[in-house]
Amino acid sequence: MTQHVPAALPDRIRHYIDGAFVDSVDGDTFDVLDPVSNETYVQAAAGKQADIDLAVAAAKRAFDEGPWPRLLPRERSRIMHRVADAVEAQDARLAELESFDTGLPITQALGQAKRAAENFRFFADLIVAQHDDTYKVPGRQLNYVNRKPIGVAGLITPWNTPFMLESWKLAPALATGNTVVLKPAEFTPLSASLWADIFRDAGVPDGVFNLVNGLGEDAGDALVKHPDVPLISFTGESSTGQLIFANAAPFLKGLSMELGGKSPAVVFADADLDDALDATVFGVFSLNGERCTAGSRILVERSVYDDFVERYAERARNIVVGHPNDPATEVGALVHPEHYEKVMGYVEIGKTEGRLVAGGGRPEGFPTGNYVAPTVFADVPPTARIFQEEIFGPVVAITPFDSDEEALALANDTKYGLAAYIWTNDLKRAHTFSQNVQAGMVWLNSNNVRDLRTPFGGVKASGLGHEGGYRSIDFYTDQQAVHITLNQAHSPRFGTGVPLQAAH
Ligand SMILES: NC(=O)c1ccc[n+]([C@@H]2O[C@H](COP(=O)([O-])OP(=O)(O)OC[C@H]3O[C@@H](n4cnc5c(N)ncnc54)[C@H](O)[C@@H]3O)[C@@H](O)[C@H]2O)c1
Ligand SMILES: O=C/C=C/C=C(/O)C(=O)O
Repeated sequence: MTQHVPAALPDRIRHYIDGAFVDSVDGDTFDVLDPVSNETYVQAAAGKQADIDLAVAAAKRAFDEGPWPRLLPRERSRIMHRVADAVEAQDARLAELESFDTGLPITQALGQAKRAAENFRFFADLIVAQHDDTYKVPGRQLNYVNRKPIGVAGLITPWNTPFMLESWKLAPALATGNTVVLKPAEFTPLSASLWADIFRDAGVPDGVFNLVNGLGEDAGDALVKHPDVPLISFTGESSTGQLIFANAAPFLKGLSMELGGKSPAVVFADADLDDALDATVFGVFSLNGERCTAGSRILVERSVYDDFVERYAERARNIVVGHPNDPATEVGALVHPEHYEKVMGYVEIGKTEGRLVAGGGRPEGFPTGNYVAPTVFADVPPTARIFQEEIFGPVVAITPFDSDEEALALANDTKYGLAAYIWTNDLKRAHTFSQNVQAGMVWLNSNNVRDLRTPFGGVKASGLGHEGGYRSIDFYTDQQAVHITLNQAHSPRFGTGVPLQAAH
């Protein structure tokens, strides 16, 4: 298959430290592959401890001495809006680079680029609307919250929708006045460098945004263990999250973790089945199935089960697999051969655990590249690995249930708890299920539609803490309590002989 290569690929991907693109201190690089040819298309600087040290020092200087944390919120807001404008203005180019680097279908990559712009716009508006609490004790005391940026935020991001997920952290971290060191995923470093020009042109001072590329165990690890980085916001696998948690423990760092998922989509017989079908097909096959909130376990009430499975399999067989750059493509190429092997491994395991009704290997006509046919397994028992483990590809497990209780038990029967999708027209059942399902986010009769004001995060192995809206502002700021006494008459007077009355 002929490969579409975007114009103006860089000759090398570098770090961006203190306002300049630089190579690694030791000159080391790593290969970056494109997912269609699986050939190395560029070398990226492989950051290590020394590069992280330089980036953190620049970020710390910009925080301690620079204007950024001291700007008025509306001044930072104006700059953040310019960032959003710049992302929007080049969203087609961004989508092209992102699709080339990740294998995501170009139309979906474009949607993600637009989301990145929206994240900046949202936090630009939120910081000017931000107000903090005041607590009055009339005549005696006034207490207020003094919200302050924290310092250098370490941002560690995954490869599935890189630019958008970077924006998710960069926007609130910067809008609140912190400085940052971003460590993007090593599979997909291409788009992260674009932030450097975007921020500079928008008026973000040097040293506020720093980028260090490299492997997780080198650059990522050094960032997590750096004493001058009080905050780590991480999105990635649950097992990596556990390691980061342990490595950050001696420093008592602030941690926010968006981790893996195996989210259930529960379809009751009374649901609008056409809508449920649309949403559950999109829910696992969009973004190539490489989506943290994918509804990758579909639980279907027995009375509509056979019909649903048949229609679902038919839809999956009709999904257009194609070159990521083709606007008709619905599922592109998986990000990397290692990930392709992992997903194909699960497809083989699935054949021993469930009934294959669609896909099951390479799609016809794609002899090379990381292509996996949209794959559907029915009759999957909850003990199956493909029911329990995150596959992060275009593979879904469908399981029947007979009662609300059984549906709930199945929904909760994994270590994860990121999202849940529920399809029913029975209000009482919908809300009772929502109360009891172990998931950070529930969508009722709804696709995965985000409202940026709502909390985003998982329970159990799917995460720690929440970001989104004011929760992001809380994570990226310290809330200092300031107490002012207005009337000293009520203060204790030690050593004066005046008897104390129940002093604190
Ligand atoms: N909950 C969410 O919001 C969300 C969103 C997107 C992706 N994800 C999850 O991310 C995973 C896929 O991404 P991935 O494979 O890139 O995850 P990953 O955990 O392998 O890597 C994520 C990032 O962590 C870095 N890293 C790896 N080891 C590290 C270490 N020891 N110290 C510091 N950093 C380290 C990597 O270099 C990368 O930048 C899936 O599990 C998916 O569900 C979750
Ligand atoms: O894949 C990770 C994160 C996705 C966040 C979303 O809002 C989404 O599900 O698209």
